[in-house]
Amino acid sequence: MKPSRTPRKSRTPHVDPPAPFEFRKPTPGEELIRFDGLVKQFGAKRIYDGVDLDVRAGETLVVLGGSGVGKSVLLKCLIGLMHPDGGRVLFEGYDVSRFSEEQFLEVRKHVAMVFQGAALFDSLSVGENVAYPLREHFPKLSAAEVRKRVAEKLELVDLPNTEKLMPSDLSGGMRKRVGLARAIATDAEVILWDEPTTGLDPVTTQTINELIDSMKQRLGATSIVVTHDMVSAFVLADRMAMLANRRIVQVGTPEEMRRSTVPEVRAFLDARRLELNPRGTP
Ligand SMILES: Nc1ncnc2c1ncn2[C@@H]1O[C@H](COP(=O)(O)OP(=O)(O)OP(=O)(O)O)[C@@H](O)[C@H]1O
Repeated sequence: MKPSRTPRKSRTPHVDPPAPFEFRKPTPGEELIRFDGLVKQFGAKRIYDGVDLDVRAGETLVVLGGSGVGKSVLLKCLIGLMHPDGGRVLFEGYDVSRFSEEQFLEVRKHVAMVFQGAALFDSLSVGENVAYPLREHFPKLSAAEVRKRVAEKLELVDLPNTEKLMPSDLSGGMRKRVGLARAIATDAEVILWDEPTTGLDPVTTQTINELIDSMKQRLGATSIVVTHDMVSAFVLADRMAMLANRRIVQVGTPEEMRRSTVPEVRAFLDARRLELNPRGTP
């Protein structure tokens, strides 16, 4: 089935007329992505019961929530690694929940995902790993251009001149950074970060946070970040969304979330207060 395109900002997209997916650079602040009444179930276990959330172009949106509430599944529904059982996922007005695998290939040129584990190909060198999405999505790029872009991205994640190393030569933190370099290789407009700093030391965490922020500042990228790391969450977020009890219970700025009286948000943040304010100062 062909996708339908609807005007941006429309809350009620129509099904006709069908149109091929065509990415148009959005204006910062404009609605770019909308999860609309999303329903998702695994067997008898329902994880979403009408999840509504919008993401604006150029913002960093952090998704909070306890373990297993469905934060990662949300990201996967956007790039077609999973499919909702109900509701819609709108990307630039296109209902991608109706897309075929072939149509998702086009979406993935513009939406990159940094997976929780580094998910590197162990049989490929670092350079080949980072080059992989470039070759996949831009087969016409010359070998010299690919080499240049790979070197540029490895430099960005503080791993210059590591092209020839194999993943087995790398520490966990280095593998993660190669995964990041690979995800940003195509200069995708939207980056999905699934636990980008989990398990990393404080210095590497800061490097990754700076990288996420530089994607926004330098490239105008839109980021959705799923994290348990509350310090990073409050540093990075323009807005935060809390997923609990199968729905989004609040969306707001970090300040609004800090002052939230929504019980699920309060309970979640209070449980992490020590992490946010380890010395207990007011
Ligand atoms: N392929 C799958 N098959 C069955 N159940 C799944 C599958 N993927 C996810 N789930 C279930 O869906 C729920 C949400 O998973 P998800 O990975 O999105 O959680 P999360 O909020 O990202 O959790 P965490 O913070 O622990 O990573 C979990 O209960 C998980 O067990």
